[in-house]
Amino acid sequence: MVYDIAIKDVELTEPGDGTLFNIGINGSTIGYVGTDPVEGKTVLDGRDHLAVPGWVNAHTHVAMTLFRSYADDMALMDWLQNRIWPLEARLDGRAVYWGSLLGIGEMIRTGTTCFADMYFFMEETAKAAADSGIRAVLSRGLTGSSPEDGAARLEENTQLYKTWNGAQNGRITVMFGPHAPYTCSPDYLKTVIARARELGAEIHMHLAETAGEVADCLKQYGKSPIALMEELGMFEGGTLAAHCVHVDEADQDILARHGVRVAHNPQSNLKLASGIAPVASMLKKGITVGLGTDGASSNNNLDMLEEVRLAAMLAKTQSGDPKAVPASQALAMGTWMGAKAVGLKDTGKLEVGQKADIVLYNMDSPAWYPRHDRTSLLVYAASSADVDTVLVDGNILLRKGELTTIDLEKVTAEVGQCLKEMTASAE
Ligand SMILES: CSC[C@H]1O[C@@H](n2cnc3c(O)ncnc32)[C@H](O)[C@@H]1O
Ligand SMILES: [Zn+2]
Repeated sequence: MVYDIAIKDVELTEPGDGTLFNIGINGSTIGYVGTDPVEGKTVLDGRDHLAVPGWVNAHTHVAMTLFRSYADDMALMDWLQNRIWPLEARLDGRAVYWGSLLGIGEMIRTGTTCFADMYFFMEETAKAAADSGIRAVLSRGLTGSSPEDGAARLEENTQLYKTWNGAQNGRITVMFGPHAPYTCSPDYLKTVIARARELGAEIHMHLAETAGEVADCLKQYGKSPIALMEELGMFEGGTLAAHCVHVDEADQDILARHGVRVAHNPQSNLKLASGIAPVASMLKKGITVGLGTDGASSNNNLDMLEEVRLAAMLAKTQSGDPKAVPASQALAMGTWMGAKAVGLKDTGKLEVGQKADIVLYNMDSPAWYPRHDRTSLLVYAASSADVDTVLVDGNILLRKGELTTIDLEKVTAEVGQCLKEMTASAE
């Protein structure tokens, strides 16, 4: 048969011995992976390229590209309260659209095919995801000292869900996004949980990011953030918990028992000096752990290969065991486990029936030689500059390193203009 797209003579990480494979794509789905010849209306030459599932960025605030290099070398609460929140108060939809498109362009160029986001003006991020072709799991960031205080924001999240969940051939899905235990009162969280439950939606929340958050929560409620969310019933629906840096054995057991999925953000956690999440321990308990960049103002880029590499390295140093989080596990966390973490079942693997979210790495640079182990080369040696081709949902979004759906020159100009207006309105 003739596929819509055929990728010919490409290498895979499994078996990783240099065997040349052919991939056939029909519409948005992978229809064939094997060594038989395939024909396609569009043919991509895969020689000297490695095909891998696209990275899943399991936690970000994509429009925060607007604030990259704006406030560095600070701890989380100082950074948020004194630099970020005052500027975010002046955001508008236009800035979020262009900031989102800038981040999406950066993610596609570095091999990310899906991202889970929590922010303001999420209609605009949804439009940017729709326009660019990337896969997205979106939530409106929610804060509220009481149900009344946070009601309008909850309505916005509800509207976002009704308009965008399942949109664009299922490429965009929506969760509810209560920000954190220190910005949402328990009563407000109860209303958010009830609304999510009513609609069958999942929840995306920052949890146990810093030692201070845990200490304050213990002081105020007599429980850790994880135990408090369990008590509020949050974990009875699906939950994506971002960070989980300060989770003790009891917290981890709660996460495991309820099937809570974790987004580990190693670079942001290091830069904000929040700590190192006990990833090896959580994985041992059977917790699904995906990887995220967090926003570009605390990372400071959206390059998932850096997170994959860092997750492997940190786990080894933290546990004193070089076998902790081997390359294959880091690759899994960046791909199929990340997809599972953000609630997607049909992406993250190069298998028949999965969505055609595929990245081709060009292996002609010195870092790809010799080829003892292709997974090791990708995780420990490759560069994101090697990303050559990116497909999402069977559409080509990057070809020979060039974005096909985003005009970066226009995007950077628009971002500059938005920032000028934002800072002028502050004077
Ligand atoms: C209410 S929308 C999301 C909200 O989260 C802020 N944010 C960005 N990075 C972090 C982080 O690491 N921990 C907690 N909150 C973070 C972002 O600036 C928005 O205000
Ligand atoms: Zn975050």
